[in-house]
Amino acid sequence: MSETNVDSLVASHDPTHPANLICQLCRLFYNNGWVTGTGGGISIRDGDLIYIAPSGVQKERMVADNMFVMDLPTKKYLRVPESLKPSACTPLFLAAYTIRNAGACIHTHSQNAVVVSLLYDKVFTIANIEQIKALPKIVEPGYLGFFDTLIIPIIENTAHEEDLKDSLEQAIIDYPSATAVLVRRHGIYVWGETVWKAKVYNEAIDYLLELAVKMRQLGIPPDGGIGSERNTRLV
Ligand SMILES: CSC[C@@H](O)[C@@H](O)C(=O)COP(=O)(O)O
Ligand SMILES: [Zn+2]
Repeated sequence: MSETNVDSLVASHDPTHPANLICQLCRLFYNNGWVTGTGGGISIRDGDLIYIAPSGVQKERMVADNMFVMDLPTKKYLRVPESLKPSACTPLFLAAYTIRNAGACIHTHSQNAVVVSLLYDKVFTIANIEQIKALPKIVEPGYLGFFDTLIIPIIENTAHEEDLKDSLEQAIIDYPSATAVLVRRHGIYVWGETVWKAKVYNEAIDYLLELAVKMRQLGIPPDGGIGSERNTRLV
């Protein structure tokens, strides 16, 4: 592919083109405090093509021309922007693509994720909250119900992002119903069948993580079941 054709992989006026969408969603995530200070990011898959942001840049200031493009079957880069390195999260994004056939994978440094990772040991669980219904069952078609329990595994952080690969892959395999993995003292990886599903799952999970922290502060166990709040009621 010539240089011009390579650039055509990311040059589009379509706001839903993956290269444009990564920039747009990162600005949205930045405003939620999820990808500030260069941390976090998102990768999107379009068929066999994977769009990856550069490493160590302000994620809210990226433009489509900054995007790397990889061919998923061969893992070869088709487009490498000058003077940039691909995100250190790339091996983690690839785990979601190859093991779960994800359409997009989001990584945030959400403080809700970090606090929850300090409060729970191996898994985060929450039940009987309406927002759980936004999350998929994965192991069977459909979404979790109000009476179901959401389970998100927690893995230990490593000195370098790429070294999380093995434990993240193991967690994905060990928890087939999970659509996210928390990384202790670091953040969270969330993936979905499409970019829009990944976005919704990330939003719903972050809401539930924040809620769980508040419930714990009030002495209400987030997975304690309906009625476990009775002891803390004022009247
Ligand atoms: C604040 S540095 C954060 C990085 O080490 C890493 O955790 C991260 O989430 C982003 O990595 P990047 O390579 O910039 O895409
Ligand atoms: Zn990170």
